[in-house]
Amino acid sequence: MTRPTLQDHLSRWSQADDVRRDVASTVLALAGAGIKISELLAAGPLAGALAEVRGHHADGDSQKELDVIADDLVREALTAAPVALLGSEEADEPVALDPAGTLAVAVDPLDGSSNIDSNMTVGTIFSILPFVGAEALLQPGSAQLAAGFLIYGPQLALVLTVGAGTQIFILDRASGDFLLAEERALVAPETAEYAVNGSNLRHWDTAIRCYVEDCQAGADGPRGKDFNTRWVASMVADVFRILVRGGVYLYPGDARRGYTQGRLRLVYEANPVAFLMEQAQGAATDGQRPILELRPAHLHQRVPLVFGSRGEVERIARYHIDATAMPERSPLFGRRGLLRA
Ligand SMILES: O=P(O)(O)OC[C@H]1O[C@](O)(COP(=O)(O)O)[C@@H](O)[C@@H]1O
Ligand SMILES: [Mg+2]
Ligand SMILES: [Mg+2]
Repeated sequence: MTRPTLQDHLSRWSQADDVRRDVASTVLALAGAGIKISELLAAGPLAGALAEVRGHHADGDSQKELDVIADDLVREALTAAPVALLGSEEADEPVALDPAGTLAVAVDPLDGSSNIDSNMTVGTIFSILPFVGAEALLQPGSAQLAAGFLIYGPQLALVLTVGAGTQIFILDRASGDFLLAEERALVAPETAEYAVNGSNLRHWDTAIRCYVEDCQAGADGPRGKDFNTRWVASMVADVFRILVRGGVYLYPGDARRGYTQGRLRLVYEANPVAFLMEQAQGAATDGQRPILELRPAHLHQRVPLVFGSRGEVERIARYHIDATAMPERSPLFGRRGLLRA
């Protein structure tokens, strides 16, 4: 079976449409940067001290050597694309590129960079928006023209949406082409698998704590079924798994200093993932509101994030309305609480 290349797929989609052609060439530029980043990751320490901390962002997150290199590679690739404005996790302010460009791009050049030295999967996330002036990166996610990520795992894959479903391409190292592996990725509507950093339990609000406790109670608890936990600490890897076999990912706000709005960034993490999820029939919210409807106030804004299997994302929204009033829980402390008392 011959599989279409990324280039063929995009050129068919973009025929006779200038905006689409610009989106297509931008995606191809990002894919090219991804190949270079994956080569560095594959060499690991042989390519230098990639995991060494180089500095810190304004809000305290550390910046590793490979975060900076990946950012440079993405920016370099996009200088040859019709991109007027680039916003990156690694730069405080957006940078202007081609003044004649029609697009604005937001990137997380390296997602999951705490994992670099553990030889685990990381990725590059991107969001492509129309360039509508200096505030172009602050449009709500519903304005995205395309979004996706490159994931550097055993396979180098590109997960992409241009608003016509979610596709997965895999790099064929023999030809150097990304080949279509999955034309229409679909997130299973229901699941018994959740991803959350459980070490933060004591900092969560009631809704999230009740939700996770109910999952952990398994077949003996209010959910009446056993759940499985997965947490890679690289969101791209959790997204990929959820696309393949369903699940739900949560990074809620919590009571730690600097975490009231969670950890993830709206413009270059939550928005692209939400677009991919919605296009795969999953869902993404800030706990209650659809991510794609939120209007960012600034480039590095954080947002509580819940995404994955639609039924489970909707259930978590109901826990936010009143966790103790979930049908399966009794009014005060929940059925399990009363039974234990
Ligand atoms: O360190 P924690 O709390 O487990 O958080 C991990 C989460 O933070 C992130 O690493 C944030 O992304 P960056 O690595 O780009 O900062 C996600 O990929 C991941 O899901
Ligand atoms: Mg990230
Ligand atoms: Mg990052």
